[in-house]
Amino acid sequence: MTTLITGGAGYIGSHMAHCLVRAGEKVVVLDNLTTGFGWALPAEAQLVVGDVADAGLVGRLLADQAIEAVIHFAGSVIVPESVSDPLKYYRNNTSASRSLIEACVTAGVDKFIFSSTAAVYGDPLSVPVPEDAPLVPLSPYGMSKLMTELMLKDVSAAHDFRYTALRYFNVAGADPQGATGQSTPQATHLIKVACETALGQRPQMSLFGSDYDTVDGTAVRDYIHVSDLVEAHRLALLRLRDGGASAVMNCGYGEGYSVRQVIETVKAVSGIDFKVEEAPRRAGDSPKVVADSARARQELGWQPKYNDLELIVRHAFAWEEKLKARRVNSLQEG
Ligand SMILES: NC(=O)c1ccc[n+]([C@@H]2O[C@H](COP(=O)([O-])OP(=O)(O)OC[C@H]3O[C@@H](n4cnc5c(N)ncnc54)[C@H](O)[C@@H]3O)[C@@H](O)[C@H]2O)c1
Ligand SMILES: O=c1ccn([C@@H]2O[C@H](COP(=O)(O)OP(=O)(O)O[C@H]3O[C@H](CO)[C@H](O)[C@H](O)[C@H]3O)[C@@H](O)[C@H]2O)c(=O)[nH]1
Repeated sequence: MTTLITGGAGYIGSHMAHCLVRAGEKVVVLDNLTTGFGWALPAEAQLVVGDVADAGLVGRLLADQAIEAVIHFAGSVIVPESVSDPLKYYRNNTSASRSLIEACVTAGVDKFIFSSTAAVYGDPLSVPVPEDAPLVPLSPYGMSKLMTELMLKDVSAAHDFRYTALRYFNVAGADPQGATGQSTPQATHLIKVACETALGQRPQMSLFGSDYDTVDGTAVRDYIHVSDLVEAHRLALLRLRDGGASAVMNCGYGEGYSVRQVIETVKAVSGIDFKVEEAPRRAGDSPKVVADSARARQELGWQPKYNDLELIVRHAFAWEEKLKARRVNSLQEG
């Protein structure tokens, strides 16, 4: 039984590849390496460099490798870029997913796990937000993901095809064994930005918005460790193998931390004080986004192991130190 991981050379996908290989599963990765890295993969995973939207390539891959299930991470992930270049997002997230889903239906691959996002909720009316809350994305990124969810729903009603769409909240941290982490340059995610600033990769960082109606005036998010997130995917795969019905599930812990609390945690874990400039609110940010994760816990038997902000930051910081050492070594070598 071979699982195809699209986008498996990226941040979350590479953790998925390590997770499945460690569980004794056979893995093939399809990635065009636009933001991913072949070196992030375990040696046991086969990497095919190519595009999810290449229907001919994907069709051959599904047949030749006898693919049983697809876990679909490939996509474009920068929210502000989706506002300035929406067609890129509708092409690389929505259209490419349509092509991949069609290839699965044609090849008879009936199990599909999809990377969705809490961005489908936009600015939730209340938190914790359950899966049946109104879906009002604030960005083309969120809309491109919601459109894919809608396609999956219709396709599963029409064909022998079951899916699980997992809506991730704020993914952070890195593999506790140090095999992979978030390596994308110019990342915009809070914990990564703060770790880079602590290590002097950036002279300072901005704190966007300190006038929200929250515990300390800064925005609140539900940070989920990437290893717990990929474990939820593994459990979703087992559930589909057991005949589980199509479903949509939130992946978060149900606990929120403010931006200020996160920055203080990075300072404490790193032991480094760094410059934080208070800046106006960032366009499109919600004051508070926290998951109601009861469904994933019940349906998947998901029991998070790293539900601890300090631990998440410790793993993220350790990975950032490793990346910095890597850069220094490659500068010295070349
Ligand atoms: N990081 C988060 O906080 C977060 C939150 C919610 C949802 N997601 C979703 O999770 C998925 C993975 O995100 P990530 O943070 O690991 O991003 P990432 O950029 O590190 O990974 C995306 C991977 O997909 C590959 N890729 C992109 N377009 C492709 C295409 N057309 N064909 C083949 N490969 C392609 C890239 O090279 C990269 O390896 C995305 O679908 C994203 O929308 C991420
Ligand atoms: O340098 C920074 C970076 C972020 N923030 C703040 O930190 C909070 C978290 O921001 P992130 O960019 O880390 O994450 P978002 O909540 O904006 O978005 C993330 O979670 C969303 C789901 O809620 C989507 O999945 C999206 O892909 C993913 O980036 C926000 O209030 C943001 O303004 C700062 O103050 N300074």
